[in-house]
Amino acid sequence: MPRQLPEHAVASLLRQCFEVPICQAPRLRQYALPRSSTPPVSPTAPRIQHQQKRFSTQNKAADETAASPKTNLLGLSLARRRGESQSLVLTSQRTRSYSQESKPPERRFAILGGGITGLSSAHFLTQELPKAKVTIYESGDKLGGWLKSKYVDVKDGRILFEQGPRTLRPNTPASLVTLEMIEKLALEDEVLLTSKDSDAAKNRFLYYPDHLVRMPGPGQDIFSMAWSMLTEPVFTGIFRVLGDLTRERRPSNLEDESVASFLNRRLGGPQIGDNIVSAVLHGIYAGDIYQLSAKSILRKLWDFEGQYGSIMEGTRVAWETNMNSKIAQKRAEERAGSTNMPKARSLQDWMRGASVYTFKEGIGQLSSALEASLRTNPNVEFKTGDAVTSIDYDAESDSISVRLSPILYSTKANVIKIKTALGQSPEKYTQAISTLSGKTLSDLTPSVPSLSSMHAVTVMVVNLYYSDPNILPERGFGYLIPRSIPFEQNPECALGVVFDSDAVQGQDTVPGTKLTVMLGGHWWDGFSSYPDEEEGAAMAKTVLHRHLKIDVEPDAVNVGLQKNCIPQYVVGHESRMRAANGELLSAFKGKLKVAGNSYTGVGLNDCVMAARDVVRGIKKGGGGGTGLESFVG
Ligand SMILES: C=Cc1c2[nH]c(c1C)Cc1[nH]c(c(CCC(=O)O)c1C)Cc1[nH]c(c(C)c1CCC(=O)O)Cc1[nH]c(c(C)c1C=C)C2
Repeated sequence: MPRQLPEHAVASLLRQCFEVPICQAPRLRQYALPRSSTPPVSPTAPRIQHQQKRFSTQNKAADETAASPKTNLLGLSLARRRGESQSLVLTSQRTRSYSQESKPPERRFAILGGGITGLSSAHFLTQELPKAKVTIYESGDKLGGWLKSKYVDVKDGRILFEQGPRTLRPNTPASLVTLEMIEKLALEDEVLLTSKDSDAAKNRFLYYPDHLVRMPGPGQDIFSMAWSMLTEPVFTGIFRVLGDLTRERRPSNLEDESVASFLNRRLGGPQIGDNIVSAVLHGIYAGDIYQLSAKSILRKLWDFEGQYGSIMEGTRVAWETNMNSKIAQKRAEERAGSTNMPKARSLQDWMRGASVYTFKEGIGQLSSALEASLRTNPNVEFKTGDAVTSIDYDAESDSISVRLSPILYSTKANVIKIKTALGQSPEKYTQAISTLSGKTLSDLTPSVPSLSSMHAVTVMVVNLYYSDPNILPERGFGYLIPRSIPFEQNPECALGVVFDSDAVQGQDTVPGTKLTVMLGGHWWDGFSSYPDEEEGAAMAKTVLHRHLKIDVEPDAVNVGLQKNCIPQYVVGHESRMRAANGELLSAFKGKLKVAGNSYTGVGLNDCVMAARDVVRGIKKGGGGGTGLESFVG
């Protein structure tokens, strides 16, 4: 079972005082899932595209900035000024030996994990440091990680199923980095857009307590919105939100609290959290609002309360000061580096009318294109089917630079030792980027204990295809299921259902209805076994029968158990990341860096941006970055 999270005493008291919803939580714990061992994850075969029109290593970036003889001379003069006589001698020796060989030692980078963050890291490394040698370690046989697109043959054609993320948002600052990568990979012509005017963009539903309720959004008229708010039980407590303006600000010593606790305090009761926010966060984290961190996940609202005393006042001030305006957007884009990405920006302009996008052959086309492009680069090596078993810092190899000033931390000494299950002896690298989950990394080295408490949820993803295109009672993105749904409406622990045939069009060769039922998530925390594929399919069909009255048999079903697929940013995430940053610096001197969905955001765009940022840090040199430096200060 996940550990009990600390919650502020006042918040916890408040929660106990409020009426507990008819929540399925306690009963679901007793709902005995059938015996069965963990089924194997469905094999998916990412299709490698050989279409890198413009993959080029002719990069403007100079590889040798940080560790060139010039830099060493700079180090020498700095060391001299600081009176580091011993370092001075060593530095000058090193400088001499470089120039004698007239070929500086190569920089070797290890990337742990061949998912989207690992492949993106390799992509940015080869772009920014074209001479560097890059080795990608992946324990499985396939690359692409959670991006799992799979074609299935059906009568008269074939359809595409997604087992992981399926779409990307084009209109956030972070999305520019992905767009730039798409442009570099020459994937623009493969992009499929979902229009902002589509049913999928306009119609999003919650299921509560026993029917679909459309969420307020663009395109909905004000009267039907008001009527829905007055009559639908899911909106109970919505008007208490106004009290936010007069409620007390949190105590100044409250460092973090759960999303549920925060919303309880601010919104005058648990209903909005339990009925609405829990559903939304099921759709992103498959997580529990009583554990997820308000500070990490509702950062803007958390800061509004901290700065202005209430969410509403913060929103008003933000509005007035144009924080939400184009100026803020521009600043955020500049932070994301968009000023250097005119092509990405023009791609983004082209996508302005789109709510989300994907690729003609599914989201996996992105990782396949990355892989194909990297495979053409002689400086990139893939080590698949061999698990990394330990990561160490080789203090001896780095003794020179350790004794020198920090500016020399980015020398080319190979100080990161990586052992694998099949490797005879450890391989040594100048630096390493771990894109493994925080928990997995902490199992490979005792030096980052703060990551060992990280936890991720397991989701069973059931794709179903029906040849009849008209079996849905509503058209739209799909629906999410809140934690407060009565137990008898959801004994299967469904988190939500995506109407794939509405959400993305243009991937299948035959018409029909394509759905994905997501089961489990935090409801299955602590389970030692999960339903097998047959049981998962049966559970999904029961959910669809109960909720959507679908009683025909699907023409194709695909079930996959995505074990530990979404890391949970639970209460204290920020301080945990800060501690991990310190541990990485002290144990690995900044030469082991981290990126991926365990740290700075669980979305695809977040992961690509994290990869880009880590590589930028490496290129900049100085050795201080760990990938977690944004949590400091
Ligand atoms: C395996 C199931 C996943 C669930 N959430 C995620 C995965 C991979 C991750 C995720 N989902 C969304 C976001 C936000 C993205 C953003 O803001 O840019 C993230 C990080 C939103 C989302 N949720 C669903 C869809 C189709 C999307 C759009 C993005 C995408 O394609 O992943 C549906 C959905 N996801 C989950 C559930 C339970 C669910 C239910 C309808 C869990």
